[in-house]
This record gives sequence, structure tokens and C-alpha cells, in this order.
Amino acid sequence: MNAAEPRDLLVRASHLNVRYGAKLAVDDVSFTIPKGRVVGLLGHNGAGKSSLMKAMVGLVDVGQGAGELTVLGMNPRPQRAQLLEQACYIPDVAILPRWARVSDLISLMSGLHPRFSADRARALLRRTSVGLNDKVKTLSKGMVVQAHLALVAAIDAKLMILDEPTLGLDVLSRKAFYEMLIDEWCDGERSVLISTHQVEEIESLLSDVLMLNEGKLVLSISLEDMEKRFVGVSHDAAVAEQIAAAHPLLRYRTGSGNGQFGNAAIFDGPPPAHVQALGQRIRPSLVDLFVALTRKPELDRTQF
Ligand SMILES: Nc1ncnc2c1ncn2[C@@H]1O[C@H](COP(=O)(O)OP(=O)(O)OP(=O)(O)O)[C@@H](O)[C@H]1O
Repeated sequence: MNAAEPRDLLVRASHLNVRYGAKLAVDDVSFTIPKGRVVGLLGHNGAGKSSLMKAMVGLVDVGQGAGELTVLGMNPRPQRAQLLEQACYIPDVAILPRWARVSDLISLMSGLHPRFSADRARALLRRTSVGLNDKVKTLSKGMVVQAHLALVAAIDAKLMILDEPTLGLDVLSRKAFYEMLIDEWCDGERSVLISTHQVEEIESLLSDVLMLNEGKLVLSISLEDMEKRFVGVSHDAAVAEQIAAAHPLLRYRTGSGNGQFGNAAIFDGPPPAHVQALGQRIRPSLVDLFVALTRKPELDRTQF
């Protein structure tokens, strides 16, 4: 990720491995997360996203000789309790106790967490349709997720780690979730790491992206640098062979929205001038880049 002063780095991973017996779920991964960033963690099912996040909050043992991982200056596994005072984590299987009222959860959190603000939680909940007297079991899935975020965002922390937080929510609930996160929690100092499969939807929120493919980190870049580095070229079908001969990362079809389809290719770095002259430069979207960097080598989106 982009250059930052060492004191501004909230997360530093160096040659990190996460292993379950013989299975290497995270394979030699190195990256940093500076403060004030919104980082997307992308990868197909089984790519290692949850394993990496769990390692970051000390839920899996990285063990000796498995690289280095420092989160908020701490070693997550042995310093877990101290770390969780300043880092919040919502796992992909997060649940709230069904019997409890929302007000009970606020009281519980007030007793449990030294940096939790009950007033802040109540203020955040006012943004949602969740009432303080509502029992969790009466809330819809979307309301539970909103309530969970309100409780977690009421912790004065430096880092939030969200593992597929909007799984199973409709588009309006997903939008409301991300609006609350960005408006109410991100302040230019705190950072958030979000894993999701909704790559298109989240692109505009992100400052940076980490891409995992079968445990390996295939991209760690700011969106700003991504736009500079990767070049898309849209072109006519007639020049497809010349484009393919220049070895793009990916060739794919583009939709113009009126049922018309075009052809495009993504290159890592500017292609030679004679190739650029075959078409028009376009900005590759994050989702196209994701497909380009995480597809099986034998696939080509022009064949889809
Ligand atoms: N507790 C475990 N024991 C053994 N293998 C595991 C365990 N947890 C995960 N794995 C394996 O590690 C790999 C990475 O899994 P992980 O859950 O981190 O992927 P993911 O990117 O979060 O996937 P998804 O998008 O499906 O949630 C997979 O091959 C998975 O089967």
C-alpha cells in the first residue's frame, strides 16, 4: 500500500502464513494498512479472507516461523484482550443474543468495554429503524446488522475489521450500512478493513484494495494508484487478435447498456503505442481487475 510513516501504520503483515494442519490458507502475505484508510479485502470463496482477518484479531494462531503480524503495534494472539480495546471485529457469522432488548445490549457493552459510549450507540441507533426497546428476535436480518454496527461503531477504536458485513442484506440495507460506517465511524484517522463479494458496490467507498487468490496476495494498492497502473483499452472485434497478441491480463466484453456489446482488454502498465492506437483508453473497473487477477488462467471473459 502507499508509503506512510511507520507510526501511521495500523497493520503490518510480513510474509504471513496462516495454516490449518496441512492447509495453507494464507500464503506468504505482506501488506500494510496506514491510518485513515478504507480497505477492501477481495477474494473468491476460500481465498483466505476470513483466515487473514481472524489472524489480525488473534483468533487463529499464526505460530512460530509463520511470518510477522503487528496490529496497532501488538502481536494479536498473545495481546488479544488489549488489542480488542482498540480494534473492533464483526465476524461473518456474527449474531446478537435473540432474547435481549437493544437497550440490554447497550448496558452489557457499557460494562464490558472501556471505550464503549452508550450515548454514541443511542445516537447511532437513531439513524436506523431499530428501537431501544426492540428485542433482537423481532428484528429483520438487515436491522440486526444495523444494530450490530451501531454497537460496534460506538467503541472509540482505531481499526474496524468487518468480514462480509452485509451478507444476506438487500441493496437498501447494504447502502444504509455503508453510509453509517463512512459517515459515523471513518474520521480520517481510523481505518476499516472490509471483506465482501459485492465488489462493484463497494468500489466507490474504498481508498485501497487487497486481493487474495488461493491464499496469495495478488494486489495491494490504492485505488488512485490502481487507476494509474492498469490500462483498459476498448476496441472493435476486428482488432481482437492484435490486442490478444499484446498479452493483456484480461479480455472481456463491455455492455453499453442498450444491448450493444463491445470488446475491451486490461493491461498491467501502458501497452505499446501501436496497441493503444487500436482502440480507446478506458478505466478498468475494480470488478474487471478482480476477474483479471483472480481468474483461472485458462479462462477468458470473452468466452463467458
Ligand atoms: N478451521 C479450519 N480448518 C481447516 N481449514 C480451514 C478452516 N477455516 C478455513 N479453512 C480453509 O482455509 C481456506 C480459506 O478459508 P477462508 O474461510 O479463510 O476463506 P474466505 O476467503 O473467507 O472464503 P469465503 O468467501 O467463502 O468466506 C479454505 O480452503 C478453507 O477450507
